[in-house]
Amino acid sequence: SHSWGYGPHDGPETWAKSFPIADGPRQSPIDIVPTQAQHDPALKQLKLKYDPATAKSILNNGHSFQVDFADDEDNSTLSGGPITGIYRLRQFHFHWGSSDDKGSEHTIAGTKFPCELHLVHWNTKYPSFGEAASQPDGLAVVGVFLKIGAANPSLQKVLDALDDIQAKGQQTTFPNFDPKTLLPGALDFWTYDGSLTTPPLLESVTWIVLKDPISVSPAQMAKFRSLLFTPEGEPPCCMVDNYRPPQPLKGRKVCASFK
Ligand SMILES: CN[C@H]1CN(c2cccc(OC)c2)S(=O)(=O)c2sc(S(N)(=O)=O)cc21
Ligand SMILES: [Zn+2]
Repeated sequence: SHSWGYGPHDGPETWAKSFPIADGPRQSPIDIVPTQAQHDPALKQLKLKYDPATAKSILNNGHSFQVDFADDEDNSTLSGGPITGIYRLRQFHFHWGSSDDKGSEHTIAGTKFPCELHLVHWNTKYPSFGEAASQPDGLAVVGVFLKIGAANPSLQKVLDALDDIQAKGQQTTFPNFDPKTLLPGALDFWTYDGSLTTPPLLESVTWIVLKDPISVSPAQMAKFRSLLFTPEGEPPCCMVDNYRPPQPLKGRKVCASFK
């Protein structure tokens, strides 16, 4: 079965065995080099319209934790930016390190952040998320870097739920949360064509990586690191370093929405 992880025996260097697309032409994440990004004046402003009532539950899936949203209507959507049409918010999740010097998946000119937030959206031109996930323009993920600083009150609401989902497979309700409160003030972004950063590594993602980070405190980072990769009843293994390193650009262009 497709049991993959982030350890020495099942981590990113082993994924190509079960998922050969791992060596494909549009893999994610990448190192973003701002001086090599091209400003594209044709890029529209990002439009994120989120309804807090669509927040449903929070789940430890054994790779990260995710907040799942009701996506049966166009209540929480992404449009504008590099994409055409309307994409629905499906879930958001994070990737983080065992220490503050690493943890993000995208890097900026080699700089790693302690954590990275991914807001996953799917193209409503397709009948379902699963169908969209297999199309080159099926998914759009907004990436937000977290930088050590002041405690983040909005993030704290998410972290306060982690006590109930310590182990793999555990989930609990998570109603009335507005993911917009997790975004920085400015929505300047880089964008490029990429993939899921975890198996099945599908090359169906338009990546929209925000330039400005949001803050996270050291105590809040410790909360992320209190989660477990392992299910209840197994020897506990702390959920840390659940990030894939940057992948080859293979000739892709990275565009910037800003000068
Ligand atoms: C386990 N993580 C992935 C789960 N998903 C997925 C997608 C398509 C098919 C599928 O078959 C199982 C699962 S997902 O769309 O929620 C995403 S988004 C994402 S990231 N880090 O690139 O933003 C990783 C995953
Ligand atoms: Zn992710």
